[in-house]
Amino acid sequence: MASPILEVEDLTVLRDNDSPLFSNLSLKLSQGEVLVLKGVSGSGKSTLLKCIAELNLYEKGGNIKLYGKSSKEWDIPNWRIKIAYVPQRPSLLPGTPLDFLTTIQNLNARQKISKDSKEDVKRIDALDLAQEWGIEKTLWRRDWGTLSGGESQRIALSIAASIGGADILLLDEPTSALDPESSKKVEESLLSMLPPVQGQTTLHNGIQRKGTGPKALIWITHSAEQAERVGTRTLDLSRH
Ligand SMILES: Nc1ncnc2c1ncn2[C@@H]1O[C@H](COP(=O)(O)OP(=O)(O)OP(=O)(O)O)[C@@H](O)[C@H]1O
Repeated sequence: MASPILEVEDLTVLRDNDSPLFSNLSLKLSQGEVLVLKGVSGSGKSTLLKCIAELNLYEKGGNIKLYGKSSKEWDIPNWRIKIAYVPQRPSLLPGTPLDFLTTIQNLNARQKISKDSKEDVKRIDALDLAQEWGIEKTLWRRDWGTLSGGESQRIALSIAASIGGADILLLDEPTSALDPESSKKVEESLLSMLPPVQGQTTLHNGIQRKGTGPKALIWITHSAEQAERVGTRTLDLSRH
């Protein structure tokens, strides 16, 4: 079995009152996997994603490794290119989606990791992908704050899925603001970008994997049906 892409070992996060939000949490994520995170509201699902993305300022203990190296060894900007966090409410960002895309592309181009990487090929165009999901290109020039929840969600997802070098996407309820039809479209294209697992190009949901995007996903959802469709594995944070 191939070594995992991501390893979380004995992660403990404390709340403001020093009681643990979760403790000694360990998980591994391998190529092609979609780990669904579920759990009651407030159980720490978003916090776990933010820890993995190195966006959490909480007191914490434990180790998180990407391809066997810590974020210190990678450097935080490189880590954040390899692991992209898509927040639940991207509309809180300043400026327009186009500004944001340009900033990310510039940052990505400056990082050594993408210069050295053989995968430094722009695999997917964010504007085209969002258009497939029903987002007109003119919306990219509007302020985030003027977009609907579903529009900003699809735009943020298309940016994350198109970043050259993002191996893991951390998706925080990525379709919570979408109607069921748009939600399925987004699910299908995200899953189709993943690589095959042990030579299998079609998994339980019948979606053909093309390996054109990220290598694995962690996906928060409150929907049991969505978890069933997208997940290859589930972790319930209410139990930690
Ligand atoms: N910046 C913060 N400062 C203080 N407490 C916080 C902060 N962010 C999160 N929390 C608290 O940590 C706990 C876990 O929050 P988190 O957002 O990780 O839960 P969740 O499982 O993702 O919830 P939901 O399903 O409602 O989105 C909650 O009690 C929340 O109030």
